[in-house]
Amino acid sequence: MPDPDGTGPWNFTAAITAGGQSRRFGSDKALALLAGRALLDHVAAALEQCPRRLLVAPPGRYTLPGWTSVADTRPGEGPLAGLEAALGAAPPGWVALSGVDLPGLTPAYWTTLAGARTLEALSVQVLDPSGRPQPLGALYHTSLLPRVSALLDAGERRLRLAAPPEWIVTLAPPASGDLRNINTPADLAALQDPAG
Ligand SMILES: Nc1nc2c(ncn2[C@@H]2O[C@H](COP(=O)(O)OP(=O)(O)OP(=O)(O)O)[C@@H](O)[C@H]2O)c(=O)[nH]1
Ligand SMILES: [Mg+2]
Repeated sequence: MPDPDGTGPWNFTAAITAGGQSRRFGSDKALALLAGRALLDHVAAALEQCPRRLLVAPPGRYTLPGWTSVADTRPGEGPLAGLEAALGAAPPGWVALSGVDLPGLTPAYWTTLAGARTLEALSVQVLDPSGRPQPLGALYHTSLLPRVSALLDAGERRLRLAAPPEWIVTLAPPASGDLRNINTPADLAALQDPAG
């Protein structure tokens, strides 16, 4: 199969937004261990095949070889601000936005989302069990940057407003990924429990 740009299905930029304070977790959850590996490493491994990889975090907080460090445009203002920094640092096109706390995402999860992109779409998001689109573990187009900046300027902080609903492609949870996110030590324990 010809592959002119050499990236196959991975023709999007990876971004991990990692500037949070882990208040509910009680210590830096990016560095918490699951199966002997930091959550941040699980998240990064699923996106390692992206040609460009961005880590939006306070300078020097983490070391992730092969990932470009990007400083927050508005430190401490939340994941919507992390998305603004990522969209601003990425080349024009699509960005896969993950949190540090989604260790169940896999390469196949991301290629499934990439395969659901349309020419008109501005975001691709997976529906949770209650039918709500999940804005982390989602794809965003860089053309959303002016909208995201305007929202932030207006005081908005909800990541789920980053894309206009009519331009979000939604899909059922792919079997290839577990979207459970870790906010507390109990959430992590539930993932470690083989029955969980
Ligand atoms: N770049 C950046 N990322 C952020 C910021 N705030 C939160 N995040 C990240 O967004 C993702 C989801 O956020 P949360 O689950 O609320 O994580 P958190 O804010 O560290 O945790 P809590 O303090 O318990 O809310 C995580 O990967 C966080 O690191 C921020 O101000 N800047
Ligand atoms: Mg938070």
